[in-house]
Amino acid sequence: MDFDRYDRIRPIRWMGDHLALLDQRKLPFVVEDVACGDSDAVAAAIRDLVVRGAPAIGISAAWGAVLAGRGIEAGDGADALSKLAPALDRLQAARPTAVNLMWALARVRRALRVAGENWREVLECEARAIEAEDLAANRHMGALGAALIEPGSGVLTHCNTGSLATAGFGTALGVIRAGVAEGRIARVFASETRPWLQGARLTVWELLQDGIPATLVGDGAVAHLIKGGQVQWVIVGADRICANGDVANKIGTYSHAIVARHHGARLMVVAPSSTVDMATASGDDIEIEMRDPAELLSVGGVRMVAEGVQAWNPVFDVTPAGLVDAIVTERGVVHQPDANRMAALFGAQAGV
Ligand SMILES: CSC[C@@H](O)[C@@H](O)C(=O)COP(=O)(O)O
Repeated sequence: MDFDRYDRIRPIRWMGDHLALLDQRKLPFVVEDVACGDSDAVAAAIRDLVVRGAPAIGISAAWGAVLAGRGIEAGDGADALSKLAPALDRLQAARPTAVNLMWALARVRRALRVAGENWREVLECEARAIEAEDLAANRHMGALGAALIEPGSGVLTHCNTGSLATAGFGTALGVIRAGVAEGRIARVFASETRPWLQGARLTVWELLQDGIPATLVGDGAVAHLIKGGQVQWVIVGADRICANGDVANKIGTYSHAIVARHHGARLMVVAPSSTVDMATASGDDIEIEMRDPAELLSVGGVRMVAEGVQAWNPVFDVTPAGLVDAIVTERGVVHQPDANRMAALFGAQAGV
């Protein structure tokens, strides 16, 4: 796998005194960083979608904790943890659905609890490790997921799960990159992902950077596309995978999953184990983020809808495990997931 060709974008860069985040609100036409100098700036960047995608927000929060540590004096890790608690809580509250955020901050807290005087280095090592492990997981999942795809297949992905959403390479988009590189994938479709257009603005841009031909489809065109037989696999990421295999992901994933099952296409969910939350029994227990109705009422900042209407804007949905054909993680693949098969791979993994 030629990672120099297929893994060039880095949305999160630690600069020693601040965190540089590629501003995903402005892509694809403006490629510009937001410089975060303290942990509240990182929390705001997560909330406002400067950085987004489950693994990327977890990694950013870990670096946010490092920045918070710059602002305090503490004798050891436990002392630092008590002083950092409010800042860590604010980072954690930035978005509710992606468990990677809670998972990364739980790791930070655990590391601090046992750290001595060198707690600042411990904190930085932890952030670096969370980022490096994510990149390694993505590259491994790329190979595992691509192996499931028969040569000549068409694939459809939703939202953005690429380098922009992770430490690099991507989850579902990593599988697509690997599948294209191995000659297994003949056609790539990306659904636009209303209202924030992660598919249209971000996924298409990433694929173009790699020279991978892609076709954009409207979210409402997906049933018609799949019915026509051009898609063998729908490949998506996840924000949280429950103990029973239910998957929370970008709004619209559930309807893609129903359509795929109805027409005989298969659904692959690709996510690192940091997205698996064995402490949450089923999708009914997941908090689904509701965002500002203004995101639905406007396109590119231009109001499209008459004044006076209400809008309902949940930004994630839950796909029941029964509609999922494979969950690909760096630990291995769970086929036809259910509670027993999830437990066999993840045991009672603490989640958060
Ligand atoms: C590897 S990213 C996986 C998911 O986080 C992704 O599919 C998604 O739903 C992102 O939502 P977003 O609201 O853009 O953060």
